[in-house]
Amino acid sequence: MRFLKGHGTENDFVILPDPEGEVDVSAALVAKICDRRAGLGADGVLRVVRTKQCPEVADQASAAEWFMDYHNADGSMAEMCGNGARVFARYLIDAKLVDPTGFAVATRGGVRKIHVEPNGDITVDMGKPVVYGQSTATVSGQEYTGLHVDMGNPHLACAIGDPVVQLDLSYQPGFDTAVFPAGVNIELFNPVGVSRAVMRVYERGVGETRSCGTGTVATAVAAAALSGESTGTWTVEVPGGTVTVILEEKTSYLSGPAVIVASGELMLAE
Ligand SMILES: N[C@@H](CCC[C@H](N)C(=O)O)C(=O)O
Repeated sequence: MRFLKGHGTENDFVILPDPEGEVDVSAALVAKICDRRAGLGADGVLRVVRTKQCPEVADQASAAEWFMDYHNADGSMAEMCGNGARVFARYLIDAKLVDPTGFAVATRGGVRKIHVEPNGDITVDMGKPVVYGQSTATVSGQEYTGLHVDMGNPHLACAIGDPVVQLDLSYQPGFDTAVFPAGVNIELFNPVGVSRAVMRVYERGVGETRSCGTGTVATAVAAAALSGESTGTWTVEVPGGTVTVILEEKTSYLSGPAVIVASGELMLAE
């Protein structure tokens, strides 16, 4: 099976081209591929498949030819992945499978429009964040309050007083399973002024990652809410780099670098 490897601000993915939907991407296979010692190593798998081949998203086929079939490193599936969408778009452009001047990708969270910036960065229209109430996360016995934001997938973005660099995110933070029955991605951030935040994340189905696109948008929403705002442009610094988030009345945008770093033949089998 052919594969490619890419990342967006060091949120890294194995890409599996499967245009006609012939590959059974089981949870066990995904976990093996993502294993950083016995496999290729990645935060997730992006299967590239024609939307019309997948009944679960076939209603998006007229708007987006390609479906980003996203899987977390533990084999679970998620509705949306912001950095994954940017890397997926980079693959489609490099492989000449889309018109780079304007295209969209299908995801479990709905159609996402893609725009290529003059400097090569890739911007995804992430849709309108849905903001719920507050909830709490517990890290090393310390409870932090955050905002429940739905980006297609669930997030809890917590502004914290401690420097994020000091946090121990080697364990799953505690969260309210009544609020998040399907799990949650937990962002911990320090606001810096009125348009910048420094963020770390513990992703559902993965663990700590060096970036999370949907998480940076959730963080911008929570950071803006601290000063009573719901729109604006935010720079979000993550361990793997920097992205830009634009919050508008009707939608949000995530922008940053996305690169393909390798390709080859996968010899793993389930
Ligand atoms: N890294 C992603 C989010 C991937 C999905 C997440 N782990 C979940 O289970 O919801 C991003 O860049 O948004």
